[in-house]
Amino acid sequence: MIELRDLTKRYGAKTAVDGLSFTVRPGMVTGFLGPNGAGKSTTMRMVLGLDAPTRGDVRIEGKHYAELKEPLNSIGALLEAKGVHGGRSAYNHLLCLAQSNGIPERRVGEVLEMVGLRDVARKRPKGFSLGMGQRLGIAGALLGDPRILMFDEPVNGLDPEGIHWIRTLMQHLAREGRTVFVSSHLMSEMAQTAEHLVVIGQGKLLADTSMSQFIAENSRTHVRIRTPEPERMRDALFAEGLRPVTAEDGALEVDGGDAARIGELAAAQRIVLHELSPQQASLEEAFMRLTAQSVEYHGHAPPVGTQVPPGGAAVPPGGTPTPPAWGESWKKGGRE
Ligand SMILES: Nc1ncnc2c1ncn2[C@@H]1O[C@H](COP(=O)(O)OP(=O)(O)OP(=O)(O)O)[C@@H](O)[C@H]1O
Repeated sequence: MIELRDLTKRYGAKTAVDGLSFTVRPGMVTGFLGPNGAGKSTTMRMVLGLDAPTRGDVRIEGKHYAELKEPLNSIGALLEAKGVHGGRSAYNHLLCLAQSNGIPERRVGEVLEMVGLRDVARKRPKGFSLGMGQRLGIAGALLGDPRILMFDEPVNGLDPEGIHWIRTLMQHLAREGRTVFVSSHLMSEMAQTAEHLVVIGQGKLLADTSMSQFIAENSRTHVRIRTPEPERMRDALFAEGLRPVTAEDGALEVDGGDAARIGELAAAQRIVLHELSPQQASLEEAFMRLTAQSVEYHGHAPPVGTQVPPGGAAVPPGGTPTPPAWGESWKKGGRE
C-alpha cells in the first residue's frame, strides 16, 4: 500500500504537486494518469524519497522510504530505463544491485528469465533496444520480489508486442496480491490495464475512481440520425418523449436513445433515414474533457472532438454542453 497525504512539491514559484491525498491499494493495477507535466514523475520520485516534499507525506506500508530496512524487498520501481551502467553486462548490472541489497545471486537468473532477457544476459545494455532496456529496468524492479511495484510510463516508445508484454506482466503481478502503480498519459492504454484510476492535472487530484465506474459514467451512448425530413423526425421523437439535439452537420442526436426503437418509429411514420447509428463516447475523449482545463502546454488546436470556451465547460461538437462539474461524482473517494 502507498499512502499520500497532502503531498506537495514546489520548485520555486512552480507547484508541481499540489496537496495530493490518495491510497494505492494491493491486488490491483492502479493507473496514474495525467497530461504531460501534470506531476506524475515528481510524485513518484517523492514516493522513493528522491525528492523531498515541500509539505505533506508519503508512506510505503506505513513507513517513509528512508525508514525501509530493505527497500528493494518493499518497493521496486522503474523510473527511467536509461539509468543503467552501459558498460556492464545485463547480468552484472543486476548482480551489483542484488549484492548491494543482500539479495542472493540466483535471483538474478530468475528475473532475467521472467523478463525474457536470459539469452542476452552477458551482453551490454548499451546495445539494447528501447524495449530490452525497459525489460532490464523491470528486472531490476522485480529483483527484491517486492510487494509494491511502481512504473513510470513503462510503455513509452515500445512496440505492440512490448506493450502487450508489460500489460500482461502488471496484471499478473497484481493478481499475486501486489500493489502495482503505473503512470501514463494515455487513457486508452490504461483502460486495458488498470482496475483503478487516479487522475491528476497541474499537480491536483481530479479523480480517484474504479475503472469500471469510469467506464460506466463515460460510455453513455447517443443515437445519430440523418434524414432529409429532420422536422418530421424531430416531431416524432418529441412525441415519444425523446429530446433530440441538432449536431453541426444537421444530424439529430438522441442521448441514451435506442436505435432499434427509433428506426421503428421512423418506419411507422414513413420517414426516410440516411443514417441511424449508435455512438459511444470514447474513454480518451472523457479523459481529455476531464483534464482540458489543466493541460500545461496546449497545442494550437483544442483536443479532438471538444471545444473549450475560456473558463467554460467542454462542448462536444453539436452536442449539449457538459456541465463544469463533469465527473464530480467520482472525484476523490469514489472507490467502491
Ligand atoms: N527539478 C525541477 N525543477 C523545476 N521544475 C520541475 C522539476 N521537475 C519537474 N518540474 C516541473 O513540474 C511539473 C511536473 O513535472 P513532472 O515531470 O512531474 O510531470 P509528469 O506528469 O511526469 O509529466 P510527463 O508526462 O511529461 O513526464 C512540470 O511543470 C515540470 O516542468
